[in-house]
Amino acid sequence: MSSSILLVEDEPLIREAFALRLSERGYQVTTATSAEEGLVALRTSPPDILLLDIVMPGMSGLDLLREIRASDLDIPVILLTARGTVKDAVEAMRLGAFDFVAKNIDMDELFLSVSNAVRFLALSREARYWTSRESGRYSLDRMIAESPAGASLRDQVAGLVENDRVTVLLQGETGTGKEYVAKVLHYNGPSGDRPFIEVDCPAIPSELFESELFGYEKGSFTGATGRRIGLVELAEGGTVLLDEIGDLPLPLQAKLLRVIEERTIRRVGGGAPFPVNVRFMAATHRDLRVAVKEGRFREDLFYRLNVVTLAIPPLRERVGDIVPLAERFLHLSAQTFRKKILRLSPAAQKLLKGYSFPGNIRELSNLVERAVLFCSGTQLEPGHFPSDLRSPAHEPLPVAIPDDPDPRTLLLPFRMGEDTLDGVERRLIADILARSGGNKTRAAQALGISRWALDRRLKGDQEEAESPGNDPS
Ligand SMILES: Nc1ncnc2c1ncn2[C@@H]1O[C@H](COP(=O)(O)OP(=O)(O)OP(=O)(O)O)[C@@H](O)[C@H]1O
Repeated sequence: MSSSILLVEDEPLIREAFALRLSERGYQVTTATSAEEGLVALRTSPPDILLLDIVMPGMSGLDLLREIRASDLDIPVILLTARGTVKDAVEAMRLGAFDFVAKNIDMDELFLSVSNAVRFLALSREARYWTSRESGRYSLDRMIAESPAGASLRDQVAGLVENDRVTVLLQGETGTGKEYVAKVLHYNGPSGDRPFIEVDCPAIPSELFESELFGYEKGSFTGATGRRIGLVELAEGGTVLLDEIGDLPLPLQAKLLRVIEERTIRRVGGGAPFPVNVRFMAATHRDLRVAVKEGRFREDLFYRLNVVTLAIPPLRERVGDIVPLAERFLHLSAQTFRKKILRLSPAAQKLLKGYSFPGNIRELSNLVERAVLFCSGTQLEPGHFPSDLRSPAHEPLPVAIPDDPDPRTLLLPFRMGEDTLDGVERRLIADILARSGGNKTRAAQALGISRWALDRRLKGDQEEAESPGNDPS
């Protein structure tokens, strides 16, 4: 369906010309001749986008914008001005206008701004859809925390949810639930209905980092054919999670620091800086204090992020949570795969409680999903899990060959009839990750794949299993 636009403009010639040209482009345009008339139209039938002249007799465009901001109307407003002064532009941005466009006969700038607003609307509707879907999934009551370490983490999270402006640093090994905790904090807080945007720092190429995060202006580099909104702006009112921030190169750390300190952003290629109202969270598997000492992480950024630090314990230190978590994953997977598996047998529980989980909760979730797939009865037994979990020493496989002088050589045992290709891949990845100290970038290098491909392998199986209608039968 085409987007609807309300055009509020007192000059008849401009109003009619703009309305005609926008209708020709497929927009549904209605008009109002004054801000007062516009206000009535907004209340009776709110449009997708508002085009608003600034200077009008009586109530001005900026007055109307103030009224809109004070109400619960949430629509992008593009201000039109004949003069295009910097003072008006700054005031417009301060009041939360989406854009500021000089009235011009060729209208190219206005068309570009309207199509940006349409893209922004589509993205924020998508974010709202996910927000409503996700908020139940990440409710504080559903957070599994039966072990003492888990309960202490949940208490800390519960104490923080109401304070939705404090910067939080989440530190923990891979797969411990850093992103999960960040979402619990976001969705249970006062801004839980606003967007949650995750930025996977190492996955964004350095040269694109600034434009992805802060957006860019038309013509700021080859290929920048129009203005683009960045991820930080998209999170307005909500949260930006900077994932694996410890892997960010120093020059980019400086750029982030400025935004976190000043709470303003400037799009690449110019334009006035404008305020953003977002909460920053950061996650890392690294010890940032050590990284600071080694000169790999800026001390000033560390102190900005380290307002509150949550240390997410590894699963081996939360043994009491293993079975409840496994049961949660069992029910989810059984639903997805439409199987009537009801429980974990006592022997399977014992097996899981004795395993060290180098890949933490994500590894547990993957193991249970696979077990559910292989199970044809009503309960999961030890036999549904890979054999290396059942070996007494839980030696992570593959292993280094003792006599081989080259420590890079690994041995990959494969028991026919018991192991699977998937299982070998999973163990190889878990082993290389453990050998890389949980550093996914180094692990990906050791495996000869990109960091992105490694993430896909770690997360992909899970997403595939969660997607509706994914029934292997
Ligand atoms: N307390 C919990 N209750 C239920 N599920 C959880 C909990 N903690 C984590 N999970 C699940 O475990 C999986 C891994 O968690 P998550 O992706 O948050 O880990 P991470 O530490 O951010 O990983 P990485 O370092 O690899 O980015 C996710 O599927 C998440 O939903």
